[in-house]
Amino acid sequence: MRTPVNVTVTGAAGQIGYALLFRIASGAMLGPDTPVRLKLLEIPQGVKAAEGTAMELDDCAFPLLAGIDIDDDATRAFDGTNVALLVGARPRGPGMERADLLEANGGIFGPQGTAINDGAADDVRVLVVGNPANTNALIASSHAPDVPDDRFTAMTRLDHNRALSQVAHKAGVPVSEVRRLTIWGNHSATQYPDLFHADVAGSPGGTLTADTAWLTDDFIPTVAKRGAAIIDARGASSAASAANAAIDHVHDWVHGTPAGDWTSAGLVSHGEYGVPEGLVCSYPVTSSDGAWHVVEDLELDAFSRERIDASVAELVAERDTVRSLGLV
Ligand SMILES: NC(=O)c1ccc[n+]([C@@H]2O[C@H](COP(=O)([O-])OP(=O)(O)OC[C@H]3O[C@@H](n4cnc5c(N)ncnc54)[C@H](O)[C@@H]3O)[C@@H](O)[C@H]2O)c1
Ligand SMILES: O=C(O)C[C@H](O)C(=O)O
Repeated sequence: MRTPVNVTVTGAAGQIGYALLFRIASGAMLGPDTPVRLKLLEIPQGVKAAEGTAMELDDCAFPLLAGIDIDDDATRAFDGTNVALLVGARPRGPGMERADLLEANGGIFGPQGTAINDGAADDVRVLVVGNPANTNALIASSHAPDVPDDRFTAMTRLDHNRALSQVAHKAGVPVSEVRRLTIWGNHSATQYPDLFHADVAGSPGGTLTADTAWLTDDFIPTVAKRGAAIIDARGASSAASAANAAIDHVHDWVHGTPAGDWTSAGLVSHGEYGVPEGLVCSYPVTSSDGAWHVVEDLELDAFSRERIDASVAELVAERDTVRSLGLV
């Protein structure tokens, strides 16, 4: 039996946690040959519910589940961790924008970044799911100076998957035939789902973009505002689809993306596509040898550039806000 991989999940007793933990333990994230030890972090009020979830995990008798630790202390929860899923945060309620959450959630991600810096394994990979995910990842990364910044990522895979489905519905093809979509920018309503470089069942995505009314009035806003639509419909933010996207993100980070395709992830910018360095921005990305790589040299027309710039401007504003609050 291989040495178990330590996977820390914060907010383990929450909605996403409940949809996520069983799939991690089943091998869906790291593969059928990789045992996992789950390290669950909750606030004190959430520990009892996390214990209940741990009882259920036990009751599944997952062959790959090597153990479960539950803690309300970040230092212990991130000690030796290889994969850290930072889910725990306050979810957005009806009528709230992510910007409202900056102050509420910013204070969580600094101390967690410090704990990762001080105690995580050398190969740690961090995925921030809790909103506002991009800026929370920026805060965590800025508190972890000893961890390479390419290990801190923010989740835009849910937006990517939403876009795949919308395009598949429009084109009447299976989602498996939609490739090379991109989510640019922030995981927020300003994000830009780009299908100009996509391949849709062998045809260029540009064929669909010719229907400009669909592109601007349907596709882009449907994807960008899907989180709010789910909240309106369910009365709670998306959970199973978010957990699924987190599984996809880490799976591809570890195992690689398929040849000829790419996905989307929020990475610390090193200036690619003119995005200011240090912002955590969603890009088209491939994964190989356990690392993300931004797909470079895509041509962007004025339509795309304007939308990317608007989302990046929001990231700049969020960064400036958390700077002014002393959170980075
Ligand atoms: N990036 C994305 O695509 C995406 C998608 C869906 C939801 N989200 C975000 O994910 C987050 C979690 O959503 P949810 O539906 O699971 O919320 P939830 O309220 O059901 O669960 C959050 C859990 O986090 C815990 N928590 C709070 N502060 C914590 C801390 N400091 N340490 C550890 N645990 C802590 C809470 O006790 C709670 O159990 C929210 O911020 C939500 O907006 C992001
Ligand atoms: O939109 C939200 O606040 C929840 C989440 O980020 C989502 O995209 O579903």
